[in-house]
Amino acid sequence: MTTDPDHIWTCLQAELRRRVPASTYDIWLEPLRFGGLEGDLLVLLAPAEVRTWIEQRFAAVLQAAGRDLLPGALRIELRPLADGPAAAARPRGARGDAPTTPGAGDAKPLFGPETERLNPKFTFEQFVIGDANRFAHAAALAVAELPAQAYNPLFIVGPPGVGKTHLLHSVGNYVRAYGGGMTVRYTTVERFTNEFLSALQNRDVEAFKQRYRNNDVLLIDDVQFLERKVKTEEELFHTFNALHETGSQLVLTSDRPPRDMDALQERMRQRFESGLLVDIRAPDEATRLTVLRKRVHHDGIELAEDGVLELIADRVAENIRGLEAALIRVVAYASLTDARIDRALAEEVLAQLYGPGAQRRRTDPPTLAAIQQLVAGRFGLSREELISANRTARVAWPRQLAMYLAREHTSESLPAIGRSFGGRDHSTVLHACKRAADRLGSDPEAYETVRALTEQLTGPHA
Ligand SMILES: Nc1ncnc2c1ncn2[C@@H]1O[C@H](COP(=O)(O)OP(=O)(O)OP(=O)(O)O)[C@@H](O)[C@H]1O
Repeated sequence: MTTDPDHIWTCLQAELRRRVPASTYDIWLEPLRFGGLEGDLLVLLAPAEVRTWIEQRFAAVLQAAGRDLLPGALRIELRPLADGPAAAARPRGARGDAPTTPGAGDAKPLFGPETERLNPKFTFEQFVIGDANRFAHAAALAVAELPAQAYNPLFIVGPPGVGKTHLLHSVGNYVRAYGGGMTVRYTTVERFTNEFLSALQNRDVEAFKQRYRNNDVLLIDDVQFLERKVKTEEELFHTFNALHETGSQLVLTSDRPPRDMDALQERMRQRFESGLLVDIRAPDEATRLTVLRKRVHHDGIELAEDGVLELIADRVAENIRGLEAALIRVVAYASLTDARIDRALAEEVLAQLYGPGAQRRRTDPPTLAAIQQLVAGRFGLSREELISANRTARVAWPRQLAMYLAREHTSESLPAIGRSFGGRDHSTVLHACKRAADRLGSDPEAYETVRALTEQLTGPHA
């Protein structure tokens, strides 16, 4: 049994992902952090404000997943995360950012040879088509209808949470339903790696090869994690060739095109590029709204007709996973507080979730008031104090910083900025901006503060 805590935690995360819907995982379980292993007790840290909620809803699934990994041995306890929710924040969609590699000394690998299942909810019917994904959808459907005859391999590229996995599963589900007995296997590079290493340890490589090479359609998710996994890449290369020779279809997804995967061997890159590469971009507003409407209809959610969905679609623009997560949170909040789902409630939840302006579309510049509010809050001041005549360092530095951010992130003129800062003139603003810029060049802490504030103002960078 492995005793490497990191390994246990990574495996538990993978197991949890398997057991709950992706959106549930992202919202409730992803913020969990590893808190240590105390004998057979695995301590997980949960943001304080949702710890009880997670305990009530997910204790059983956590324990069951733990028991599956280490039968009879692992107990799990949730403790509050000391630093609050901010510490648990992560770039959205960083799914699989810690690919598992069983430690060489493990006597027993945690993963068996079971391949990940297809999610029955990820079908072409459920996929909302828009300008950002139309081509990818058409290519995936063509491949599903005539495997190995349209585009082979089909390589789907896009940022996190925009529907790559959904399309990949759609191909699989379609072939299983209408493919006249054609065989499909779905895996992620993470799991392919785990299974391969496990096969090596158990001297079971032949069975592993059979499993992957005897398929009409092989679907591989998250190919970006192949980089620097030399043995896995070698094995995948041979799998690829074997499948190609026998006329099987390959569909792959990645968050970047092969040409940007620097650590990939040239021969692998060429294989990936030998078919069709299609990309999915961030969804446009109409698509976002349709996704929300479809979800609301599907789940029978009742809400006010006051533009609440339009508001969510407007605010959460990065990807569809974030959009669904926002909707689920609004719904969860409404049911917890017994409130009606309307625009005002959504405003409140989104502000709590992401902070003022955090999910604002990047094309909308923040307002001067939003910048003042954000900076004041960051330094424990009120907005009135920030724009007051107070010249002490406690207030003067945040004020300079706020003016600097106002200049950087809005198109307001210097006099307009000065006016909004308690009626100061344009030369004061100019002077403040220069002081702030100078300090950023020499003070790493100040630089970090500006970086974090900027991210909040312009949205997280995917
Ligand atoms: N066009 C779409 N129509 C309906 N639902 C969508 C669409 N695109 C994405 N989704 C939904 O958004 C969620 C995230 O999508 P998915 O997991 O496929 O993203 P991804 O691009 O594979 O992300 P990652 O790179 O993080 O794996 C899923 O619940 C999926 O069903």
